[in-house]
Amino acid sequence: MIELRNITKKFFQKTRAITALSEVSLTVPEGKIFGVIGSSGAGKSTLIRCVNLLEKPTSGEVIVDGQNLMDLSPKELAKARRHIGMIFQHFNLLSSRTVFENVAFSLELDYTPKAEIEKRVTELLALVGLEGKQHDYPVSLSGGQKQRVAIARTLASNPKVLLCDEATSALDPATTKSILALLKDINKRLNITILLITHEMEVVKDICDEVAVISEGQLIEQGAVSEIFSHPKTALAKAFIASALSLDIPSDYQERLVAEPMAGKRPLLKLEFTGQSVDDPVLSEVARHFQIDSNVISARMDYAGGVKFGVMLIEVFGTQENSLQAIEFYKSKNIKVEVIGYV
Ligand SMILES: Nc1ncnc2c1ncn2[C@@H]1O[C@H](COP(=O)(O)OP(=O)(O)OP(=O)(O)O)[C@@H](O)[C@H]1O
Repeated sequence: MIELRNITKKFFQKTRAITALSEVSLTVPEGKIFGVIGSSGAGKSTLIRCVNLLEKPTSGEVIVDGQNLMDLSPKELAKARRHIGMIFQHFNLLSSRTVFENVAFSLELDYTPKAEIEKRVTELLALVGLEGKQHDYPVSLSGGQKQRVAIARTLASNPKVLLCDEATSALDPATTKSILALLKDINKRLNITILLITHEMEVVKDICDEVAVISEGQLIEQGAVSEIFSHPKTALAKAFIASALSLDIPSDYQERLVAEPMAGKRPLLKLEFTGQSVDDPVLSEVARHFQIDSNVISARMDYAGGVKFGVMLIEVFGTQENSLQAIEFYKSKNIKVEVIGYV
């Protein structure tokens, strides 16, 4: 549905040229959710803006739904852009228009009959969970509600593709989850292909099928989310994954933590489950085989691309010998084990 071929984008300032994108190629199959993740300044915004030619690439080809956008006349491009929706970090709603009027905007420009606008906007507001809000102005809405309006507005023109430019970056974690769930629902229900950019691996983990990692204007790694999570190749991909799976040691454990074994203290283990880890009930197996009891201090287990990932902090009760055997057992199940210290 989206194909970028060897996209290079240079910005020319007085005395110098900045290469924001360098020979970027990617393919987003129809109906998939593709994430591009990168740090600040990596080129994410430039990349997503090249897909609808808000930014014209210096060289390369942009093909959306079989059309090479670079070859189109301004009129043809305007028509093609109707089928490429976009939502933004700061929502970009019209503050002087109500929720209804914001969503109706593109339909009005199209001279859609009033009764049809009424029906369509009502349907769209129901789809994004904003029934009853049609007469409100953006100023009275929460961030999550504003993004829902923006999503309804872009769906009004029946896009085949939705571009999401850091769409959840301004939202709190719970609202982020609900907007991501809405995007996934739209993707499945309406078969809309989604390309999103983000600096958070959580977003990729939650809804993407495929991911590309961008650094200094280049795609340094790309593949299925399950593949990248289980076999990350570059240090940057590993760092993004670690950030999505990070776990803090609770402060009272932190205070009691010592580096070396000591009488009366028990090992504190961090278990990291990756895509390669065996999906067995390992804690109870360890308890049975090695007479080890485990106290789960905190855990963060999740699925990405259909594979279980996560991290768990456990306090281990047992003899030193049995504890070492348990560690070897975890490793044999492809679970990464780190002895954080002793508590
Ligand atoms: N209009 C412009 N003129 C000059 N340089 C630009 C322009 N737009 C972007 N750049 C430069 O291109 C590079 C990539 O910027 P871009 O905004 O695409 O990165 P980003 O990954 O989206 O970063 P952020 O997450 O901070 O928005 C940066 O070095 C930026 O300074």
